[in-house]
Amino acid sequence: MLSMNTYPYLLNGQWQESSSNETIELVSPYKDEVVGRVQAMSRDEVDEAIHGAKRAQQEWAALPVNKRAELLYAWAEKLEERVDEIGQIIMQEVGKNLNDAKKEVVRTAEIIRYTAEEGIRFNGGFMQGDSFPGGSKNKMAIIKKEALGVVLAISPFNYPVNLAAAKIAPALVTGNAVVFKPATQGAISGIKMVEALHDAGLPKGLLNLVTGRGSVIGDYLTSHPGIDMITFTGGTGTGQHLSQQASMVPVVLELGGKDPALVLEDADLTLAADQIVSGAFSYSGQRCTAIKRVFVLENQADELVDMLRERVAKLSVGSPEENSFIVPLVDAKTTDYVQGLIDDAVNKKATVVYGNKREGNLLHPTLLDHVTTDMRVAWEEPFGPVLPVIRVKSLDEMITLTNESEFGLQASVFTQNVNSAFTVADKLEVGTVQVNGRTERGPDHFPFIGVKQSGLGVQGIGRSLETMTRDKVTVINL
Ligand SMILES: NC(=O)C1=CN([C@@H]2O[C@H](COP(=O)(O)OP(=O)(O)OC[C@H]3O[C@@H](n4cnc5c(N)ncnc54)[C@H](OP(=O)(O)O)[C@@H]3O)[C@@H](O)[C@H]2O)C=CC1
Ligand SMILES: O=C(O)[C@H](O)COP(=O)(O)O
Repeated sequence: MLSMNTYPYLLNGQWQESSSNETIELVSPYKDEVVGRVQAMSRDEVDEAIHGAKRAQQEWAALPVNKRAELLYAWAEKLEERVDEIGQIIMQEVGKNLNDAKKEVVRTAEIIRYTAEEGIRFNGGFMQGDSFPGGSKNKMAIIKKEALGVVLAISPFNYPVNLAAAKIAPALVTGNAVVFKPATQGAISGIKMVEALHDAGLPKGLLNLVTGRGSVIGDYLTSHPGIDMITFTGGTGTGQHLSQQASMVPVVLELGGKDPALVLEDADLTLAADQIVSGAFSYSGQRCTAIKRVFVLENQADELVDMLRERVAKLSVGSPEENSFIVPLVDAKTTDYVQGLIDDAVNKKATVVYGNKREGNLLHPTLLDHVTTDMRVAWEEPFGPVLPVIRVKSLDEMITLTNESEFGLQASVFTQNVNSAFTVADKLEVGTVQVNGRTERGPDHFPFIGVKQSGLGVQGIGRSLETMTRDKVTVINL
């Protein structure tokens, strides 16, 4: 660490200051304090980060996979040793409550270890020619899995350690090198995570860390000819733009969502209310997988809304240092945006059942009833603690409204009838349907996928290993 909480970037094994002499100041979301500064890297430095990674990659890929896995095991151990320290940094930098911030670090170590284990067992295949008409047993294909080269990993602010490592670990174990660009608000947490990897014995250049505003260096990175694959998590607008910049390289995008909860007539309402409130309001709704709207039949709506209000009223509101459930949002711009969605709904005659109170970046949990489809909050992603309830006439209407969204990340279906669960799940245009549970990414070895404007490609430990490799086929003609 440099003086005055100014953090360096990592280039070819050395922690360095940028020759741009420019730094970016990061302000805490919940107190009027500078958390630290990160380097605004120049284009020349970005070039060197990519070239250095390219140089390191071949030697790394040539190592036995069990040796590559050793680095991941050591990294997981180093992270676990620093749970308290990194947890504190995540809390200060992105305002996640301390317990959840520490859990994020522990979960990250678990992901890294599981990825190492899967990586060791990850293999190609073998095919024999005679399965195809006219083919011969004497023609055989050996299919090996090869690394793609240099993977560009770009992560968002809300899981600054976990979502970054979920990209870096599969890339490394499969023999790729990585250029890692953390979200600027979240970069210090990312730097600390990379420090742990460096301490674990990261070979020089195998992962280079790039800091700087995405709006300044993002396009340069994503269109750089030295990048062989891009794995990105962030907003839909950024992801759409990125996919136009990148050319002829595989791109995996995990983007925004508008996950609905569909409460069917035979739902266990207590279970539904518990899961909906936890799903909608954890980390103040700053999760791509948060439940962002509820569909309920008119004849059950009063009962469900009462149950939701009772639970929302019990959520603790305040500082992440006190482990509050509802914490200040990441910045004023986001808070203004979420407040704008609430104001629009209220102006169009939605009922405020609870909340709609703001203190700086702290928005109290807000439950809106009688939300209608002409209101922005019925369709737009808030990334904040607001939950709209939309009263509908039929199950078909729930399905139609789900599918009319531009997003397709996840959906929750609450029902006690297994046949209804499967029938409805099959009709929903989303990556994952959770039956009788809140929408969420984990467990982290499950495939994680967004369709429509929610993403492209699949993550999840096993799937990421597939995505970050290509088949190399050697055919033997006996
Ligand atoms: N589906 C999923 O798995 C998840 C989706 N999200 C989505 O992410 C959003 C919130 O995260 P947030 O961090 O605000 O998202 P952003 O899209 O603002 O930023 C994500 C990352 O992209 C970078 N970036 C910005 N501009 C460019 C560019 N032109 N080229 C390349 N990279 C760029 C950012 O850098 P910088 O910070 O420097 O601007 C950051 O590292 C929400 O919409 C949420 O739904 C979040 C988590 C999970
Ligand atoms: O960034 C996000 O929002 C995460 O991918 C959600 O993860 P979670 O569902 O495990 O909170």
